[in-house]
Amino acid sequence: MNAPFTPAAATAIGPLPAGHPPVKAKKVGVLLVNLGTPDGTDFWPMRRYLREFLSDRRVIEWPRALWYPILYGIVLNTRPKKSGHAYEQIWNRERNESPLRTFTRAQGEKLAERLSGERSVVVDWGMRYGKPSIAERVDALIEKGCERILCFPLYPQYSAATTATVNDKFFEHLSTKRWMPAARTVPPYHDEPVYIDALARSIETHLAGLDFEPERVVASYHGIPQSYFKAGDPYHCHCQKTSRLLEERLGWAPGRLMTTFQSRFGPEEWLQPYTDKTMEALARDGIRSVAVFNPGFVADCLETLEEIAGEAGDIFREHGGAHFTHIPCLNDSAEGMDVIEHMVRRELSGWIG
Ligand SMILES: C=CC1=C(C)c2cc3[nH]c(cc4nc(cc5[nH]c(cc1n2)c(C)c5CCC(=O)O)C(CCC(=O)O)=C4C)c(C)c3C=C
Ligand SMILES: [Fe+2]
Ligand SMILES: [Fe+2]
Repeated sequence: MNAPFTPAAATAIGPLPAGHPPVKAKKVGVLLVNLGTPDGTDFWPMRRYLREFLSDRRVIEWPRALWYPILYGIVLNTRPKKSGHAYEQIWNRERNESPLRTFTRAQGEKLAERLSGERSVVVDWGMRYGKPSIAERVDALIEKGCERILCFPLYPQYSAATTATVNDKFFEHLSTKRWMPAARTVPPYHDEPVYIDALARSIETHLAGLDFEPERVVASYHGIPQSYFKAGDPYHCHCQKTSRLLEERLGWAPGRLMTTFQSRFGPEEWLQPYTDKTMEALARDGIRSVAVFNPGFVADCLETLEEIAGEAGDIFREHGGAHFTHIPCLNDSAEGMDVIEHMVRRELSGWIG
């Protein structure tokens, strides 16, 4: 076999013998990974996405013999239509994709710009469920010559249902490689000063632009079943710590900042207090104005735009509340990118510079 080889590689390792496989320039890959998203809002794309997501044992821990009949008999027949309708409310029609994909792409592009001085670094982005898949993007990084890859699950607070399943998929794909790149993962960063500060600045800026002062500000995190917490998942503690540090950083009187959990799924008890019930209770207790933000989401998505900016606001107003505002996620803002860049540079230590 007459294999091609690049002059750069030849200079680095000397001329390659005939038949030697191609040698690429040594690169370092950074892969940003978020949860995932359907390719469209119709029944079949929604079903494909939900099937992949809800078949993950890290997400639904019930025994398969119990869960699969429910998943295939009920959930995958009913939920695609309902969720598709919800996605339609927030769909990015210009790009024909969900906001989560739009924001994750923007984060990848902006991180690449910020790291452009590091000539060996290649940035890419992918999704745990749906496209672009982790496997496809890891292959693309390897193809570009990455012998080292840093995988960044985009979740500030660790949960087995999010961080661990991204890492599982990353290592599962690496395990298929003869020449496996060196691998690192970014740890949770729920208490990193750069993250707390970015949240605080985005809240302060948003509140300064309002014509009312919210009596309560609610940090609404995605929930997990209570049973996962009891089995040792640190997610709840990570969320509580983020809120505590944020309250300290903002210097607010105790009680103004509240912590709640949203997006319940299925019949089990989930982490409490629930966001929707809290909206009802606050309005009923005579609270007239509320701001809600989502510190656990690195990018706005169905769960923040439809469930919180949309539904939670409706619930608050229907029960007597007057003013409701949703504070956007950090997304690809300068503050948000400061957090991502800080974590990536720190975890690349020894690999760059
Ligand atoms: C048991 C089910 C679920 C667990 C556990 C769970 C944990 C969890 N999820 C996120 C972040 C996101 N979830 C999103 C959507 C979503 N989540 C579930 C179920 C569980 N999540 C479902 C069924 C869905 C799909 C939408 C629907 O049908 O309602 C999203 C949004 C994706 C998008 O495209 O916009 C995110 C993000 C976290 C952080 C988490 C645990 C910590
Ligand atoms: Fe979820
Ligand atoms: Fe806790």
